[in-house]
Amino acid sequence: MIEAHQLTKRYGEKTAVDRLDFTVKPGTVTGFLGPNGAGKSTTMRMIIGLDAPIGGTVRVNGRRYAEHTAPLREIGALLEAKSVHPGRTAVGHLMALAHTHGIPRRRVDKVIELTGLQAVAGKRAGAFSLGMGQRLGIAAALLGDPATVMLDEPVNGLDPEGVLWIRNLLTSLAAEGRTVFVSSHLMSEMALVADHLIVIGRGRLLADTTVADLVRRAGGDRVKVVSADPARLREVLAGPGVEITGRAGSEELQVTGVPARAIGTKAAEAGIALFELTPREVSLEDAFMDLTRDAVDYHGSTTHDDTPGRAA
Ligand SMILES: Nc1ncnc2c1ncn2[C@@H]1O[C@H](COP(=O)(O)OP(=O)(O)OP(=O)(O)O)[C@@H](O)[C@H]1O
Repeated sequence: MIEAHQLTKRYGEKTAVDRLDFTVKPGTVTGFLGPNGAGKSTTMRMIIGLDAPIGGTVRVNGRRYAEHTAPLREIGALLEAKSVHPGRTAVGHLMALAHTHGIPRRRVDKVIELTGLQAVAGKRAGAFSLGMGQRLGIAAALLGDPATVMLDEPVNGLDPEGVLWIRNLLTSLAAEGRTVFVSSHLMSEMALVADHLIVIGRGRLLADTTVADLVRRAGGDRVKVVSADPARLREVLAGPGVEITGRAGSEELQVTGVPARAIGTKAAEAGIALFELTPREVSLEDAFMDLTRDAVDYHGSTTHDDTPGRAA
């Protein structure tokens, strides 16, 4: 479990993390999303005590990281800038970490096996590919058999096989009852593994929700209905949580809060002919863009706009 309360970090004038409140619960994968520079890495660094907040608190399994006597057994973390001595072998690196916590050799062998590093365990980490380096970082994170696992952009730069491996690993860690907290700036990737999402932008909390909710909020459950009798259809569909809009004189309605299938059934029961019944497709990437539009620090531009007075 990770609990942040009013967590705040400033670098000079820049507020990197701004009064963040959130809880990451055990037994699920929680995605930590935000555009570049949103404050994800800074938040993660504060969780494991690599950066000190200027305000608020963050607790791991009920205590501040520094208060744990054996932190590797509480939370295993893979942060982007994880450094491994290039001259050390994978097994040497893991053994050195294990010694600091009295972790036995058999656990080192176990995480090597879990991460599929058996064939390269005796090789120098300096010669590792990006994917092997990520696996070694994850092996280190799992070494203490921690209840909480936190990974910063774990799929960055991995090949499809590596991406699939990480997905399965995250899901199985959560299924074992662990708290799994994973950052990404790719909504589509998170949608495949995360049950819950915490979205931040410019250091602020934008959403603390499920994937399904996020899509709904972005208008993903809106259905376009074209019928012979829109006025009667409105009456038939009306109910709590249902929103219906449409221009006067038009056969077309936009319905939110009733699935397309239920609209079709109710219309048939009422004897109303439907000419069109189309659920609006919203991709998660669109939902994410909608949510973070005002919180993106670095906008790209694909077109050049010479109009005087307008910035491209
Ligand atoms: N050591 C530092 N000194 C000064 N500013 C920093 C430092 N670390 C981060 N920042 C700033 O704080 C903000 C948040 O950065 P952070 O790296 O936490 O974001 P992020 O969401 O992890 O971004 P990305 O997805 O690009 O990795 C950014 O504006 C960044 O420039």
